[in-house]
Amino acid sequence: MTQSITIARPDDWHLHLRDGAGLASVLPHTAREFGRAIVMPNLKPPVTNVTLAGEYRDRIMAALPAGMSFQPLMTLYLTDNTTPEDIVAAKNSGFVHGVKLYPAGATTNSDAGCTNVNNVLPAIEKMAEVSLPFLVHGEVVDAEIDIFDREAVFIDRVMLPLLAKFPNLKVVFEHITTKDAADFVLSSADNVAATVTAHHLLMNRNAMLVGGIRPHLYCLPVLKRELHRKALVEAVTSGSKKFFLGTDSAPHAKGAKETSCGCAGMYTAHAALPLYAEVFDLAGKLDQLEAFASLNGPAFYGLPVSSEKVTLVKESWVVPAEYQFADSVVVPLRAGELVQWKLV
Ligand SMILES: NC(=O)N[C@@H](CC(=O)O)C(=O)O
Ligand SMILES: [Zn+2]
Ligand SMILES: [Zn+2]
Repeated sequence: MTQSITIARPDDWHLHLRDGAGLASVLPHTAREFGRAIVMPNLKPPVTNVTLAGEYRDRIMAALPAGMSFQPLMTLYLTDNTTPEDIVAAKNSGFVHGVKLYPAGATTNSDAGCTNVNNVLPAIEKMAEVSLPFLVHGEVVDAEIDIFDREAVFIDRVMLPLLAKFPNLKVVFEHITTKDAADFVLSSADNVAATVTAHHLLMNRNAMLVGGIRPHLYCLPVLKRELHRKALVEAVTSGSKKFFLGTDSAPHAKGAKETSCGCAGMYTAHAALPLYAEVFDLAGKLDQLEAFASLNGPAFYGLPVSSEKVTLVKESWVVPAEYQFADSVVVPLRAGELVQWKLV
């Protein structure tokens, strides 16, 4: 008999939907699986205030195909100029659910990001006061720090001092990739949580670099050693409520990846839940998938768990070589290869 699992409809707590025709291309993949998603604000120009967030939300809803249900949870992009008033307006909007830190220069479309969190302490203090989660791309950008160490160094240089200043600040350490970050989150108070991608649970850096360089497996934070991947799998399957699903699905046109200086980001929305099911299945912990995918995130964000259900079956399928992405194509994770689970 085919193995299957039914869980409450999950949410994606870290997603890049882009804008315009690209948004229309990728949104159905997410809305098919997830009831809600935290939509990242790193557009060009970035979503820096509640007016822009409201307009972006309207464009997302307009791009949603008839008959699909999906709720975008909007975020603000923190800059050196974000004010406490911006934070209050975001909280009062009811549709902004977090504020995102992109250390300037750390990742795709982070140029407008924060050059030093100490420049925006009044805004961060206000987030703690009104209980608006601070969503953090946790990597330092200093040229002298090795790219494989940037997340671990961020904990000491930014996370710890910030939490010492604001012990009640709700922090989501986004897309964690190291044992250091998993241990840090586990040892922190309940107001500190983390998202984990499917790709960092499934692959280590060999996947990207052995036998040829694979630009579609390049993302930030970059894939790490096997010991880190194992620590992440242990963390998400441990029963801790501090870890929840965040795909970081980040589409880029094929040509922007297959070039001499390729963009960071993997596209995983086409098979997100099945990829996570593979991880939990391989670990012998399918019984923990629902907490990670559908329960822990809503609990942290103070939102209700979905009353809908989704079912996955263990039935392999071949991922297409590419999907339409605006006037180009995006190469999805596992292009031309098998995924072991399937959404019914
Ligand atoms: N993860 C990535 O490699 N890229 C993301 C940005 C981000 O989440 O850092 C993107 O927007 O392309
Ligand atoms: Zn990031
Ligand atoms: Zn991201």
